Amino acid sequence: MRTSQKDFNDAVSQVKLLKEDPGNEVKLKLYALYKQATEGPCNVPKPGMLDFINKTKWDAWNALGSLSKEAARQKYVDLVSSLSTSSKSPSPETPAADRKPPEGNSLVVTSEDGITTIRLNRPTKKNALTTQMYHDIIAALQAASKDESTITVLTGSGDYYCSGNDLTNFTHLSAGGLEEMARSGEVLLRDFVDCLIDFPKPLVAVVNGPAVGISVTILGLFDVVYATDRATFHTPFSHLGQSPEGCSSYTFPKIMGSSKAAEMLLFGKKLTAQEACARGLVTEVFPDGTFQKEVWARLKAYSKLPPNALRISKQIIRKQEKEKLHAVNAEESSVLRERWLSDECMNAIASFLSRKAKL
Ligand SMILES: CCCCC/C=C/CC(=O)SCCNC(=O)CCNC(=O)[C@H](O)C(C)(C)COP(=O)(O)OP(=O)(O)OC[C@H]1O[C@@H](n2cnc3c(N)ncnc32)[C@H](O)[C@@H]1OP(=O)(O)O
Repeated sequence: MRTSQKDFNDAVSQVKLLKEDPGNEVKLKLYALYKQATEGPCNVPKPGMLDFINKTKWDAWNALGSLSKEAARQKYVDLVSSLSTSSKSPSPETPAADRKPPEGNSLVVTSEDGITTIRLNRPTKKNALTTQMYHDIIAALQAASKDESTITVLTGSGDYYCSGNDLTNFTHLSAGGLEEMARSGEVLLRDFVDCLIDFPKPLVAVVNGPAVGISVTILGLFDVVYATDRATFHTPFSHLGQSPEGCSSYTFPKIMGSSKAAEMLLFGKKLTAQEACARGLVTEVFPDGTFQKEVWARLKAYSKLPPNALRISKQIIRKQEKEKLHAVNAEESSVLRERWLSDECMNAIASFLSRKAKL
């Protein structure tokens, strides 16, 4: 049966009334079919590589090739009809376990029992680090270095510890364009890592789930790393056309030996918590069921130790390395700035974003 113009127009109106967001992939299909149905095959110029969202839309439309307007209309109507059916009988109430946890402040800082805790709090984004969060963590570390607490902890909310740099940071271009974004990224990265290098009190990572990218590399700058046995450690820099940061080009070979470090930093080998512990990146692994209880009990006991003794001991341990670490950080940040401007990096980020382009 042929699809009439009216069926098509009705389907277009129906999309606007859908009760549930059909997700980016479906919206991309709808967009492409709509364009094909109304304008025919894509013959407009391809948007620039940095115009991620429009490029994704263009790719989807262009992929329909020479599909006729009539066939595109039919496919559009069929797709909308399948969506309307699946959203017609929603369950009266979403079970609590399926509801997304509310997202408030992306960083939550608390101080209790001699411990200042900096908690990454974007669970629905796997605690990916936005530009603002780097600034906020710097501010939180600076405050913690001067507060009454003995120990400072970094941890995450939800099932992830942290999924690394938020890849959408790359889409927030200012008037200075990509060059300016890379320049300010270099400065922010260097300041962020410098702050960890100089942090004067015991710094503990409570790794409550998988860790990716920069959240892994900076672990070499922590004094102690406790991980749940659910955690994994992944540095997919080559896959992203990027290069190591967080002083990992220096700390990882030192911690685990050069070939094991290369396996992680060059080839992006993902480690289990046990493997990371065997390589010396993690101090101790705990069963997930008792992780929080055991770790916090341990930290509370440590926080009763004399704070000045801890500071002075940390200073002696870190002193030998500080200059070297700052130099490594400056070089890694500068190399990364170049990487961010490379086609390899841009393509990798465009590919991540194309799976989530908002229409
Ligand atoms: C000052 C600048 C300093 C820069 C320093 C540079 C650092 C380098 C790095 O950190 S490199 C590492 C970058 N991170 C990644 O490549 C991870 C990308 N994310 C993933 O691969 C996956 O999301 C996952 C494996 C972490 C989790 O997969 P899963 O299937 O379990 O969950 P979703 O993919 O559905 O994720 C849920 C939503 O969270 C969004 N998200 C997750 N990670 C990131 C991220 N790093 N950046 C941006 N967004 C992220 C994901 O897109 C989902 O969002 P949606 O619900 O809106 O679709």
